[in-house]
Amino acid sequence: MSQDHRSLDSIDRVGVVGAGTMGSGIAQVAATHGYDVIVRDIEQEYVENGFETIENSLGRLDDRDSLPDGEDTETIRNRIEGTTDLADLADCDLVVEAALEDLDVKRDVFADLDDLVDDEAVLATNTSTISITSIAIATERPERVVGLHFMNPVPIMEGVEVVVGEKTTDGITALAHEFAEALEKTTWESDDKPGFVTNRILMPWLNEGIRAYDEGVATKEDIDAGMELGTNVPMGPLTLADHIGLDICLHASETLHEELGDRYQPAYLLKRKVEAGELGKKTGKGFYEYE
Ligand SMILES: NC(=O)c1ccc[n+]([C@@H]2O[C@H](COP(=O)([O-])OP(=O)(O)OC[C@H]3O[C@@H](n4cnc5c(N)ncnc54)[C@H](O)[C@@H]3O)[C@@H](O)[C@H]2O)c1
Repeated sequence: MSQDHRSLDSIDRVGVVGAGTMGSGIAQVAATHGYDVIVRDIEQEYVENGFETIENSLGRLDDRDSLPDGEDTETIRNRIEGTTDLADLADCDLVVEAALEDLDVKRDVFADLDDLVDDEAVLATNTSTISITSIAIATERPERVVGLHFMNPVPIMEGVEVVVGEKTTDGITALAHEFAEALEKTTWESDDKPGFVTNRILMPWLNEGIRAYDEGVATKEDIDAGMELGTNVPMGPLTLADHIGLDICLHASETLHEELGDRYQPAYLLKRKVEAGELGKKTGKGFYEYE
């Protein structure tokens, strides 16, 4: 076994940084598969919101008999601790960072984690669009930093994109796949290029759907129907953008635009909607209205 390869068996305790949409989902799925998990957010209120999300999600899965055999909501919930102190993650074997999509925030988190955790520990980021290498250079172990890009909602979506930074070793990449598979996810791998596989292709598709609507090609319902019925995707671009959050779509598009040029320019209407505070499902209004 190469020196960089910490085996899956040596991962018992998983740290998650950020208890928002993604962090709470990652914590839940890791705990569901037997890991001891500690989740850190910056305010106790955010930690508590994360637990509320986890409890609601576990309750829904239990109602549908979708928890693994022999597991119950309370046992899973009790595997997860919350904290506002990053130092409490010191004894984690693997940490997944799911804080804000901001390079400076992520670099600070990684530099702090690098000081705290064991030299052998693996540091993963759930970033959607930021370079793994740019984050990894904030540490003295860039070879042990990898992208573990879970999809939203984490407990439901099967896929995880493993993103390989410039310095990530083969052993750590293999371990990232194994860890995701231990959570019953299916992985694919991307090089550390802007947007990886998913957002590189998804963001222009969403923006084109928004532009087609803005230019009067069809009604929003017909644009969605055309893509759903015509190409067999489960959600058309306007519905999906509302689900993701229009602010998140805009932020991702702007990052890709900066890195990849004009073909990634965000749609005007996407910018206007975000300025107007119509961010999609989470605010009750985006392209569609929600109860
Ligand atoms: N939402 C999605 O659809 C989605 C999908 C894939 C990947 N991602 C990525 O996952 C990451 C998190 O996204 P999200 O949607 O969960 O965001 P979110 O806003 O729901 O949650 C982020 C959380 O991080 C916390 N936070 C901020 N700074 C922190 C710090 N220094 N330490 C600990 N916590 C901190 C915030 O308080 C917040 O609770 C981002 O990098 C995002 O690009 C999001």
